Order: sequence, then structure tokens, then C-alpha cells
Amino acid sequence: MPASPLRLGVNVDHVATLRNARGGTMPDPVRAAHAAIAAGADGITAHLREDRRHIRDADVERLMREIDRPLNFEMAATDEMLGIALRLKPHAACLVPEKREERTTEGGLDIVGGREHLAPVVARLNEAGVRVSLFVEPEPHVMEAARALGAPVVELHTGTYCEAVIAGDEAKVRAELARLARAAEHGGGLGLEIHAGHGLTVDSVGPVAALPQVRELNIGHALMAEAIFDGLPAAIRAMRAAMAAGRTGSAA
Ligand SMILES: CC(=O)[C@@H](O)[C@H](O)COP(=O)(O)O
Ligand SMILES: NCC(=O)COP(=O)(O)O
Repeated sequence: MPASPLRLGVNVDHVATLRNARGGTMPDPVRAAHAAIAAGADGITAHLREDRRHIRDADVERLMREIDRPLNFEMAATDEMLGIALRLKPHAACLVPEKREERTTEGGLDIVGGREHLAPVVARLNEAGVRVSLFVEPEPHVMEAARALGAPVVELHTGTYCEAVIAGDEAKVRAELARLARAAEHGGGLGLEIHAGHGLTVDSVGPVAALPQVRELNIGHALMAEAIFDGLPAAIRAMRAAMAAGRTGSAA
């Protein structure tokens, strides 16, 4: 049976990180979004952090106005972010955990312990027609919790798997892939749409792309890192090729 299509969402956060290092306007994350779409991105992801360390409010407004592909708006489940999402109504809102002092997103959102706080946030986004995604740890009981909250989508956090790939820890790579596969299968069986992301590179994306329930990968940092040397279109083409090889089982 042919593999189902796998979408690529390009995260432009770290174009804004570079811009903010000097202030001013360059490089422009919205220009990066246009370039990513021209190179074959199916959607754009941007995370408006509470501290605005990379993406800023004006970037999200411009992404909403200027791009003609779905915007996956990553946000903490705060009143401020909910207000922005309800005003702008992006295609999707991905609820992520956020700690002011962290370097990057650490772990998935605690949707079991945080159920009471999250339920009204999910409900209001659902009512507004914004597709809710929950950025979570790949565990079957977490898939059950996402279903109970009424979110149509989960994004499985691939960070621990990617760190194991970088460390060359083969046993941990196998264990983390098995964890991702179990969660994807369980979540897919519950009717959730399965996405995955965080820390993926051309070297680690194949086995995640191979999981048949996974419909979308959101990738940013590695693409921007490669773009410095090869340009963004080439980085996206290389990532798509690695995704396709993993999906179709033609990877070496
Ligand atoms: C939620 C997630 O996995 C990414 O979007 C990540 O948040 C990118 O931004 P940071 O590097 O600031 O964590
Ligand atoms: N949700 C994951 C994402 O958007 C991109 O994460 P990364 O590739 O920048 O680590």
C-alpha cells in the first residue's frame, strides 16, 4: 500500500533569533516563510514565546496576512496567548509548555496534571475554529488524555529521540523510537491526527517519517542551521528527500 502523504511545516523561529541578536529587521522570518513555501513547505510554524525572544507579535500578524499556507501558531496556554489566537484565528494552535529560563522547549505539555486549566483553552479554540494541537510526550496514556480534552491533533515531542541520535546511544534510540511508534499507533487508533517534531535533522528524520500514523513534521532549527551554508531551498529539499526516503522505506 502506498504511504500516506507527509506534510512538512517549517518553523521560522530561529530566523527571528538571528534578527533579534542585532535588533533591526534582518533576517526577516516572514521572508523566510515565503522562501520555505516556494521551496515546498506545506505550512509554517511560529512560536510566540511569552518573553518574545524570537518571534514577535508583529511577525505573527504579518504571517497571518501574507502567507498562503496554514500557520501553526505555537503558544503557551495563557490568557494573553489565547487572546492573540482568538483574535488572529490561525489555522492551528499548538499548545506547548514554556519556562522562561529554558533554552528550548523541555518535554511535552503536562495534559494530565494540567487538564482543568487546559480544558477551557482547548474548548475556546475549538469553538473559534482553530485546530488545536497538543505538544506532548509520546505515551499512550497521554494520547487518551488528549482525546478526552477534545483536541483533534497531537504533536509528539521527538527531542529525547533526537538527543539519543546525536549521542550515538543506539539502545536509547531504539527505545525512543519504540515509544514514538506506540504513541502514534495508540493515538491514531483513538482518531487523533499525529504530528511530530523538535530537534529533527536529516540524520534523525527518517525513522519518524516512517511511522505511518504521522501526518506532519514540524522542523526549524536544523533547517535554519543548514540554510546558513546551503541556502533555505536546498536545506528544505534535503529534508524532504530524507523524509521521503524514510516514508517509503528507501533509506539506506
Ligand atoms: C515547541 C517546539 O518544539 C518548538 O517550536 C520550539 O519551541 C522552537 O522554539 P524554541 O527553540 O524557542 O524552543
Ligand atoms: N514543534 C517543533 C518545531 O516546530 C520545530 O522544532 P525544532 O526543529 O526547531 O527543534
